[in-house]
Amino acid sequence: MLHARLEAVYNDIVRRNRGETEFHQAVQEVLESIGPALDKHPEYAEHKIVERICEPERMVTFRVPWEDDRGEVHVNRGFRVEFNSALGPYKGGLRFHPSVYQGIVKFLGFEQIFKNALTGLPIGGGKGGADFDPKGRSDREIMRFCQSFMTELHRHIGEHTDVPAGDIGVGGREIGYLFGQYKRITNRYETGVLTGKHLSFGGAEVRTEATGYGCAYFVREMLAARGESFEGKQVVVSGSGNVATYGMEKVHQLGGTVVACSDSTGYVYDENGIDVGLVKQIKEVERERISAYADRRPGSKFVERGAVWEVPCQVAMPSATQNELTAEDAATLIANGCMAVGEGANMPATPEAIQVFREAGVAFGPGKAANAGGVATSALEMQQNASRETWSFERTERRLEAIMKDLHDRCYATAEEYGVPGDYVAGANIAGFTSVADTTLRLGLI
Ligand SMILES: NC(=O)C1=CN([C@@H]2O[C@H](COP(=O)(O)OP(=O)(O)OC[C@H]3O[C@@H](n4cnc5c(N)ncnc54)[C@H](OP(=O)(O)O)[C@@H]3O)[C@@H](O)[C@H]2O)C=CC1
Ligand SMILES: O=C(O)CCC(=O)C(=O)O
Repeated sequence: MLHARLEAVYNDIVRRNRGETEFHQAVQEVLESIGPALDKHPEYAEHKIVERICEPERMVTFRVPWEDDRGEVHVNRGFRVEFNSALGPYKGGLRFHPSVYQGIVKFLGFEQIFKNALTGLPIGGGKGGADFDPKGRSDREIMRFCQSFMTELHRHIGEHTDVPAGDIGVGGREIGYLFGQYKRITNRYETGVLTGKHLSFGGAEVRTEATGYGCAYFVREMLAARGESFEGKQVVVSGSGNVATYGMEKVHQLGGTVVACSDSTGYVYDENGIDVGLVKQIKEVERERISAYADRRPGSKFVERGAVWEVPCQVAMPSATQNELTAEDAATLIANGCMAVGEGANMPATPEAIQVFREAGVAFGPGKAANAGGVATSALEMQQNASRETWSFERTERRLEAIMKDLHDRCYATAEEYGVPGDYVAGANIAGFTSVADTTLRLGLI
């Protein structure tokens, strides 16, 4: 239910951003939570803070022409949404996936504003990408695409302006090619312009692991708030990319057992616990389908096109993509004994699924809180680049762990303060929103 004042604001956003359904969904989720904050702070309405936060500061859309290995020319569309810089330079990843369009980039950029605010670090919100499908493309084709993409993007980014990183389809390899082209055309060895870099050119320890590790830490805190732990729990993770892989690794270190993970073709079930080393070999090194896991691991099986949520578990960590977990999936998880869900991905549970979890009293950590460890560690990478320091793996991981605990406690305390104890969605939305709103007020009419 939307606060009366916010209903008009939301309807206007839908009217002015036609067809951008994912963006509408992300806005609605935040607006549904922040009514009590508007009641408490009439100055937000007076200064039209919600209207200002929901309108991107700037958006660029651009042509990305590139040539494949046979010499055929292709044209893709690139995007960067610079959504909000109240708290710091725009910060957020780049997604290369055929589904990318303005509505997806805007939903991701919008989420990023509040997520970044929750980290307590000085970063604003942005996001970008292209409707390019990297699947099946050679290394040379990926390089040419990244070079063409950066040939336009470089005009808009900089360590004090806008700092992209990876997301779906953009990992260490792509960040390397993007940084190489940035350096070449600007003649600046400006390491702080991108994060997720290799250690050899300004990268930070733990950034690769950070989103998945952070999500596992967040779930550990939610479980601890209920007197529970990962010890002896069966866990199901969707996806088998960056977030899923390192989420699984940390769950195992914390005493849980991940019994299933997936990719866009189906899921693998392994009752002995997913062998994360094998997943890394198949997905990171060989860039193969997850079905290869079942071919190589005795006792496991591959379920083609199956939904990983049908596997019984006590903890679920959706870590693939938006709207991948429906109300029906939520009901199945609950019937099988699921007590906690941590969103490794951005907006993976539909609004209806979240409602089912809420009604059943499942501990539900929304993506903007549970997966904030990645961008938080990116901010630590920026800090190291600025001071020309390199921190050890242990030191960086300790910082990440402390950030995730603080973030959990802040969402928890905010939910209590606003009369909705245990509601991490409300806690995250209100805490993130009020940080940005208060700073916006201090900065005047911007
Ligand atoms: N990387 C990061 O630091 C952060 C990422 N996130 C979010 O986490 C999620 C995963 O990102 P990341 O791990 O980096 O991406 P990757 O590209 O490394 O992995 C994505 C995984 O999700 C699967 N997937 C992607 N799209 C779909 C789809 N439409 N249907 C089913 N499966 C799909 C992929 O399967 P397949 O290989 O078959 O395509 C793959 O297993 C995204 O929502 C991203 O926005 C959030 C915070 C930070
Ligand atoms: O590290 C970053 O800047 C990007 C992280 C990201 O894209 C996300 O949090 O969704």
